[in-house]
Amino acid sequence: MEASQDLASGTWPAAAAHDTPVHRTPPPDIADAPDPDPRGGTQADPEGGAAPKAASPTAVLIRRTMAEIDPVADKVTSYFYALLFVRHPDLRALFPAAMDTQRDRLFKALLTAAEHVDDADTLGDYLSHLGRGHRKYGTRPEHYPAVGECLLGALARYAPDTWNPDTEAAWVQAYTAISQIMIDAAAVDEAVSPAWWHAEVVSHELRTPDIAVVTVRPDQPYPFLAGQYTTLETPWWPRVWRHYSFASAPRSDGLLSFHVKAVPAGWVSGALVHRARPGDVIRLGPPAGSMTVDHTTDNGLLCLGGGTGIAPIRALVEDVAEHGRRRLVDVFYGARSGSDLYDIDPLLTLARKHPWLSVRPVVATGPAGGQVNSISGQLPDAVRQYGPWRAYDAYLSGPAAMVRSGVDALVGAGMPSSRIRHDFIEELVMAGD
Ligand SMILES: NC(=O)C1=CN([C@@H]2O[C@H](COP(=O)(O)OP(=O)(O)OC[C@H]3O[C@@H](n4cnc5c(N)ncnc54)[C@H](O)[C@@H]3O)[C@@H](O)[C@H]2O)C=CC1
Repeated sequence: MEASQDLASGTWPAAAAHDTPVHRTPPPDIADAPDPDPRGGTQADPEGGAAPKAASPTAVLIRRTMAEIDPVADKVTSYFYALLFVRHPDLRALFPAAMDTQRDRLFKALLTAAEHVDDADTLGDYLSHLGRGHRKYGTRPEHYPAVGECLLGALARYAPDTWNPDTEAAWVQAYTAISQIMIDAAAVDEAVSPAWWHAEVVSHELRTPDIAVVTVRPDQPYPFLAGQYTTLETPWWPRVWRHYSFASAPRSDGLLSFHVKAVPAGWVSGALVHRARPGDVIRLGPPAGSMTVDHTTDNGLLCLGGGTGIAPIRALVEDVAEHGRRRLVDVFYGARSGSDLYDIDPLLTLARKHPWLSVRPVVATGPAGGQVNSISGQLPDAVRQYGPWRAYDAYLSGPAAMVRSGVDALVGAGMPSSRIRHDFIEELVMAGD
């Protein structure tokens, strides 16, 4: 079991703090799983309020433990990993050398899953995805009992007031169910898909001093959809996986491209931008995400891409072009300055070729570098000035704060939240480092 970006999806409750219900593409590891948290649900209750289902006795006991450990969450996490690595030193090798901010993700995810023990359907989707995603870390069925034992050990120590045989039984029941779903899903997936792909860097193009377009060739076919993303591990930071969106629709030559910005103290992004060269081999996890084009409708696509968030937007535009349907696509490409519009030329070339496509650079400060059609200011404000967007679906990609304010602007402008798509906010906060 890995302190993984997969179980990182234990950010459920935090993500739910975004109180505008939208079509949120979950992070890799909960892709396609509905939001289990009633506070953040994507499904509005049309009747305006069926009574909530009473929690099961197991769930009640679990929530009591959770309430007790909440004020000492950091200590519980540290103790859990200390127990795990002392009792099962062989598992240490499945985790990154430096656990950094990923450290508490596994633990959080387990707690979050347990908290939703009553919501079998949602939990099933979520955990199946986690189980599949864990294959790339080398997780084996025999690792699960070790993790469960340390989970209970940490809880027993830090929740002394609520810990008793009934509480322990509740946690055992929840953890057994959780781990079984993950193990089963991994086993089913093993028959049909690799745990990871090796991919050789075939080109590395520095577009600005800190942004590179990295193109790789997977060692075997890599099926994915435009708008999706993957997890990626470099040879320089073993077992440290980061999320990157595919920057093009699937190509006939099978190559995959990523736009990478080296962020301060970003291990993986720094290595990909400043160190990676053709011939280097990285690893890719499976594709994930549902920020994909719905080809069953003729709705236009309103696309907001900020910074390297333009990458999946490029992929969506290519996807629409390949499908040959004349749907309107309006791209607003946000950057802090004109010189940050590193991908504007290919987009403008596409716009010249396709009359259904409009591309507008939106530059926050300074001149737009001679770009025609450019707008000054922030993306959300720019989008408010145009429209109406009644016959459009919206796709947002970029910094978490931009996605948040973009969603607010669109909802404020009357776009139904069910037609707004973006990746998972909490994951965006973590992404790209
Ligand atoms: N699927 C996705 O959603 C993807 C997200 N990303 C994320 O996008 C980000 C890109 O970073 P950079 O290139 O450094 O972008 P950046 O920081 O240069 O900003 C890009 C655009 O977002 C706008 N922006 C930033 N903060 C804003 C706010 N609070 N409100 C409104 N607009 C705001 C900027 O004005 C600019 O137009 C990274 O965090 C990366 O993880 C990248 C690729 C895909």
